[in-house]
Amino acid sequence: MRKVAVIGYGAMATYVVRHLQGSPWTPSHCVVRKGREEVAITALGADIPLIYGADDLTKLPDLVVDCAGHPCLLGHGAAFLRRGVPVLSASLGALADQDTYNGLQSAAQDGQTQLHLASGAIGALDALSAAKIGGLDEVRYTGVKPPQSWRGTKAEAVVDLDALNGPATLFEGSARGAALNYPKNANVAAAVALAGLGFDQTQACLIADPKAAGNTHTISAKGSFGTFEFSICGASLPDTPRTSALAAMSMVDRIFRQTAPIVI
Ligand SMILES: NC(=O)C1=CN([C@@H]2O[C@H](COP(=O)(O)OP(=O)(O)OC[C@H]3O[C@@H](n4cnc5c(N)ncnc54)[C@H](OP(=O)(O)O)[C@@H]3O)[C@@H](O)[C@H]2O)C=CC1
Ligand SMILES: O=C([O-])CC(=O)C(=O)O
Repeated sequence: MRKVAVIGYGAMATYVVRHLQGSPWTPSHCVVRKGREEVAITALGADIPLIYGADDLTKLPDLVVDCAGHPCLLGHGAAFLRRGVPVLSASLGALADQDTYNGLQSAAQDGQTQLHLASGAIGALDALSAAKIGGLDEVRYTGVKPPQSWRGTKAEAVVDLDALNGPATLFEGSARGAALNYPKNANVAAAVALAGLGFDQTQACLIADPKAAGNTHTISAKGSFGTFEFSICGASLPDTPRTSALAAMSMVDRIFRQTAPIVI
């Protein structure tokens, strides 16, 4: 069995751990915050040993899966990378901060390993990344979520989420601005930027819409390859309206791809 350590014990981590059953991967440890041990045990069960960071381990896992917020990727993620353990993360927006980007890049180089970034709640990143080779002229990302997905974010200072009766633009600008201002809601903007034209050249628009049935993500791209538009309306994880189920599924898929004999 391959061992995978999980950082975090929220909606995505719970989904990932549940879906490892019957696979070649077994959860070896969960990285928790001090004082949150009971919460982690309630979420993931008592069988997964809890640790507070990479330094607690002498025998390292084969992979670390980061299902926590942005600060954890630079903190815990970089520590595992430096020790030579590959890390898979959904917190792509963390890389919008140039110091974080540089820190993770040098940690992976020091450990001679890789930081893998999950596609998360969006698709078509393969097409975008391939199109970059021939030259991209324009990439635009639009994210639409219902008002409850924007609670507890800067959106509350932009609009009255309870009073919306139509779509409201919360942010319009670069993907870097979107990812830095909305760390829990614009990882997809960061994914589009990283696959395509980069954080500063990728345009992003974030919208709250009371009529939105799920989380809709759209990419429009133009380049020497031609043009494409990709749009997905993702259902949320149960009890976590801001997180699309596909984001958690993409983490599990990426874990399984590490050991698959034929990989797409
Ligand atoms: N790429 C994509 O499409 C998407 C990416 N994401 C990313 O995935 C992350 C996880 O999403 P989700 O599961 O829905 O979020 P949750 O808020 O449900 O879970 C986050 C978890 O991380 C834990 N955590 C926070 N700080 C630490 C720490 N220092 N050490 C260990 N654990 C910590 C939290 O614990 P505690 O309760 O103690 O705070 C919580 O268990 C998001 O933060 C986001 O960055 C999410 C959705 C889509
Ligand atoms: O889950 C989603 O729909 C996307 C999301 O939160 C993000 O981009 O951070």
